[in-house]
Amino acid sequence: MLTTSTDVTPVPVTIVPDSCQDEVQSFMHGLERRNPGEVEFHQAVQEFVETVMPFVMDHQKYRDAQILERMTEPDRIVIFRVTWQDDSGQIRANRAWRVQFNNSIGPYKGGLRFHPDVTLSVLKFLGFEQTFKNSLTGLPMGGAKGGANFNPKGKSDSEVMRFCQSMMTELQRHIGEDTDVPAGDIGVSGREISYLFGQYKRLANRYAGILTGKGLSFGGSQVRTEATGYGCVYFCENMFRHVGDSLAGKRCIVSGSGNVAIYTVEKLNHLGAKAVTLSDSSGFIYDPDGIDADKLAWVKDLKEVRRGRIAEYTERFPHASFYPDANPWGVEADAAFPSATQNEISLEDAQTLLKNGVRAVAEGANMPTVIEGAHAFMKAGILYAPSKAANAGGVAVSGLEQSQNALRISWGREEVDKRLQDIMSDIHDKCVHYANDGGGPVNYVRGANIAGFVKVADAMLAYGAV
Ligand SMILES: NC(=O)C1=CN([C@@H]2O[C@H](COP(=O)(O)OP(=O)(O)OC[C@H]3O[C@@H](n4cnc5c(N)ncnc54)[C@H](OP(=O)(O)O)[C@@H]3O)[C@@H](O)[C@H]2O)C=CC1
Ligand SMILES: O=C(O)CCC(=O)C(=O)O
Repeated sequence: MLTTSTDVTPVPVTIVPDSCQDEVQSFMHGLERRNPGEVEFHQAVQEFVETVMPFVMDHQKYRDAQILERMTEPDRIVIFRVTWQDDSGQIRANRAWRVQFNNSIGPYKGGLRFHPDVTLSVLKFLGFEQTFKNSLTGLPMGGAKGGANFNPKGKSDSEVMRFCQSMMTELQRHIGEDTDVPAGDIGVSGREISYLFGQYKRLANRYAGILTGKGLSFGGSQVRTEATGYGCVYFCENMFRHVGDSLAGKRCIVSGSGNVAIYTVEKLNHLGAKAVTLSDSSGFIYDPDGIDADKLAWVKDLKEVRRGRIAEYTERFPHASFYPDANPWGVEADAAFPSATQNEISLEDAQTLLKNGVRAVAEGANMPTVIEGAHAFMKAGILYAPSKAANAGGVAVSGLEQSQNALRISWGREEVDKRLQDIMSDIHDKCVHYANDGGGPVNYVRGANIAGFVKVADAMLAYGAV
């Protein structure tokens, strides 16, 4: 069941054509010099520039406008201290950021992450990717990301509330329904959004859609909780359909056990696939019988209510196994859904997945695959959906939440789910449109990057030198 082979023969697929190698290299040298030590940001830009540079080279208008140099510089970054008091009365201080990356096609939009590993580099990579992801949705949303190096794990509800209230006391100056609309991400779910929204309302004396992912009783949208996971599975189903197949009957491995992972498994079950793994930062569980709806209901309670560890799954379902300090990529599967965090698939993991015959990888997490791993997937010609396309369903439904707030109406569950399906299928088609330079398997990385780029670039060109 578990294998770790690395013996994979790549097929000859060009990632960067010879004619653009020098431009990519010199662009990356400049970016690394201007942003020293920001390795995650470098990685996100490199993955983008490798596929977009040939397109830019072919279009003089983008070259003349220095478009890539401008797009890789955030509009602004706000850095601030968040001081709060823990339950023992001790004063604690954290650092928080909001990276407002690009608002060419709409107000800034993107999540907030609370995790001890949050750095400026991580938030810049996320804000950069968000700009093109939001463009792909077809909705009027610019790109941003924010967060704090605060660890919500092990904190009481009161501590999390005090942290959120203190964070919003500063953040409220920088956001607004036509300016910047944050949402959740790792460590920020319904509980945190509620505390943040309550504090905004109190400070500003306004009831406005300045956050998405709100509770259904105070302006939230149906299906926002499920949207990223559902959207990722819809995108994967679109890729299978494009080659005359479907997810039905496929064996799937999923990492993470948070918001994205849980609703990925739920939608896989709806479509007749079988998810056999989940994980957290302590290790992964393997359930050969599949994580069906009843087991998933237990996982939701474990993670969303009791805030427990995934290892507890094997106490409740003893036929499953727990593998400590390991990830699920050695489990044989037809499709993989990385849904935890960045760089969770190493080159060796990618090679193991390929060796085991994986046919599709759909990235629920942001940038979960190291760049060499992404190259291996592209060269193997599998159905490989990069995060900015595959996980765009979350922000898409956030965009729909903004529309409902602006109109002061709320759509029913079926209506929102139908719109989500249409948006994911539209993103799929845009990727296919821009993907290929002459036959072969669809290169979804190239397709997503160029399709996301064109809309933002054309808006920037229209504004002139701003
Ligand atoms: N929520 C959303 O709508 C969207 C989320 N995403 C992306 O999806 C991914 C997951 O987000 P989400 O589900 O919301 O977050 P959650 O906080 O709900 O869950 C995160 C999960 O990933 C695990 N995890 C986090 N960091 C690590 C790590 N360093 N190593 C191993 N496991 C880790 C967590 O385990 P543990 O509890 O042990 O830390 C947890 O199981 C992120 O990359 C996020 O940016 C993308 C688009 C939208
Ligand atoms: O819903 C949103 O605004 C943001 C979602 C997000 O953070 C992401 O797409 O990575």
